[in-house]
Amino acid sequence: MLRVLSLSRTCLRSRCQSVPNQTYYPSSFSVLSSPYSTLKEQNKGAEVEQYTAVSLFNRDPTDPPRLFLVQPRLRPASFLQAKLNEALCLANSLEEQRDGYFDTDFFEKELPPHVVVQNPSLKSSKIRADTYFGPGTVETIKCHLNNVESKGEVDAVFVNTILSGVQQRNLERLWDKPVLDRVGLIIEIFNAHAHTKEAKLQAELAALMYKKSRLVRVRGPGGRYTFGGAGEAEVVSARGRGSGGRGFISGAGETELQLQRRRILERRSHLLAQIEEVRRTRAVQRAARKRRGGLDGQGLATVAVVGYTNAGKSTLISALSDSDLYSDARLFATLDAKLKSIILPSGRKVLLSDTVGFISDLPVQLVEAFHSTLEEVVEADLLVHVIDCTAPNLEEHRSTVLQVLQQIGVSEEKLENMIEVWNKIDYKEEMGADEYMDDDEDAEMSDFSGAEDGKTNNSSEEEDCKTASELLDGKSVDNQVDGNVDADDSDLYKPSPGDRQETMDDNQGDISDGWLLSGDDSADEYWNTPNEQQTETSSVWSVQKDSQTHSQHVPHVKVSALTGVGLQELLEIIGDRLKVQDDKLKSQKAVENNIFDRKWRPPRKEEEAVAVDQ
Ligand SMILES: Nc1nc2c(ncn2[C@@H]2O[C@H](COP(=O)(O)OP(=O)(O)OP(=O)(O)O)[C@@H](O)[C@H]2O)c(=O)[nH]1
Ligand SMILES: [Mg+2]
Repeated sequence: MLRVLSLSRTCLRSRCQSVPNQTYYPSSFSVLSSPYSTLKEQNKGAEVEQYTAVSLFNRDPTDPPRLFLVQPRLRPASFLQAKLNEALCLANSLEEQRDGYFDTDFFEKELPPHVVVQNPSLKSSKIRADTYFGPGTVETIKCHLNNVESKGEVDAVFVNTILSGVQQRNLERLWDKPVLDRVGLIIEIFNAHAHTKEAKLQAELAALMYKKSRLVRVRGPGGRYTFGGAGEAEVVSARGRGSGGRGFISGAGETELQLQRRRILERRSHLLAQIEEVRRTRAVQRAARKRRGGLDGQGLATVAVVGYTNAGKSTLISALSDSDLYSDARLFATLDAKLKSIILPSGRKVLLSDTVGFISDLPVQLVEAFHSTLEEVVEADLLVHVIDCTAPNLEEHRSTVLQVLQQIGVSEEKLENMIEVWNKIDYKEEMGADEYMDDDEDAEMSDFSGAEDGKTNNSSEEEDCKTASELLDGKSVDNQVDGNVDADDSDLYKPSPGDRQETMDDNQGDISDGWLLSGDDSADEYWNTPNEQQTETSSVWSVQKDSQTHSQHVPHVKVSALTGVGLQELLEIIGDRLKVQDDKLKSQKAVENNIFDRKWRPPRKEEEAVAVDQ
């Protein structure tokens, strides 16, 4: 049984409103600022360090890669639609600027070819440790892939879920294409969009840690152990284990896995040292800002604007501060913290801080890589949470942001005091909410949800492919042939109970220097474990269910960053909140002064007499 899930461009546009007038391209960026550049940059006469290539697959940085998107099915259909739109936006966001400009207008770009398939994580026992999807689904995807390939080249396959290293490797072998999972693609986008030194350092660190977690030793076609992205044969370097660099004399040598692991760890230490320097500079700058007084003698407060990626944070700050921050419909347009000053209606001067946006289903380690940028958020006096009210999965966006804020260490008090702003109300008024969801489609998907994996489909694989090829142009195909095809997967690594994957983090004197929240070993579990994903999916699903019934949260203010509606009200709320906070601080200080500054004095004569009488 084949079904077509239509994906309207209007629907996609609703998620990523583009307004060319608002787009600002800084003229100082050049191709040389690409993280893939091998040339040295000159900065104020001093030579700055070149950044090594961190692309996770071999791609041409000057040409946006063509990705084939595989979207695991989710329920209800409106949620699937929202996730599919996001995935398409992600796939189209992977592009580097040339001479400070993106070559293509985001909405002029063709939608990437995509296919919606059975999601094994919806059925607890169905996730395959070797290929994530069942053999039938893998074959069907291959079939669609071949079909698209015959029309024009596909550079890589993007599977919109979190895959383990083994799953990724096996799928790459079966599809004969590089495979990117959700985390991998987001890291690629970070690297493609990073311009400043800080952003580049953090993006490279994220890529490095991701690569480290992907270095999995698996059994190759000839029964030999292979490893690494290309699956090279195992080699031994001259450096002996624990030999202190004395080569063959005292050690058994270093396997390729250990060698790569050591190189990654060395590079990581180097990056961390540089990031630490950036953090220190930021801390000094923050302290200086705090000392500098505002117009009325109060400290210069910082208000951090946070939110899901593409919510309109940069556009809002630009509108409030009458400036031109870079904004774009591509996801993760902003990767650095930027400050803009504004004058509140009370006459008080405050700083607004723009920062990297958040996204759902991301491992905490990726957020951690951006810690130096996110410190601005943790240290801010007040938070403004911008929510794109046109997003059909608004509640998921909201809870994702809250989760990340908690993860990076924002205090409960600040979270309670946070101002919630619903942005893009102009769009909502213009289009109406039901444009985003197709009720018929929803019902159709619900009907389908009862289907058992591999039991519903009697059509042959060839038929599926033929029909799919007719439907694939700008549409996606949902198929359920899982289990019908006996794919030849005999050469795949099959984990057995006693056969543990050897990863880069296998404990061989690992160095944990606090980059990860809970040690390196847990990073792999977090990034790789299918069960983890399942829990995540179900929690997202329960959030989604909540949002289906009604939205429980009422915003403090509704605005349109584009038309300016609600901005004055927002400024007043910011002023009020800061004043309440200042008053609270003042009274706290007064109490403290009262306690600590009271000098000891000897009791008066009368008091002594009373005490003696008693
Ligand atoms: N219709 C409408 N579109 C908006 C509004 N605010 C922002 N946009 C559009 O939404 C898209 C994303 O805006 P940005 O300001 O880059 O969003 P962001 O939250 O900074 O995104 P990242 O930096 O990628 O996390 C742009 O195409 C904006 O033009 C609004 O109030 N109404
Ligand atoms: Mg931005």
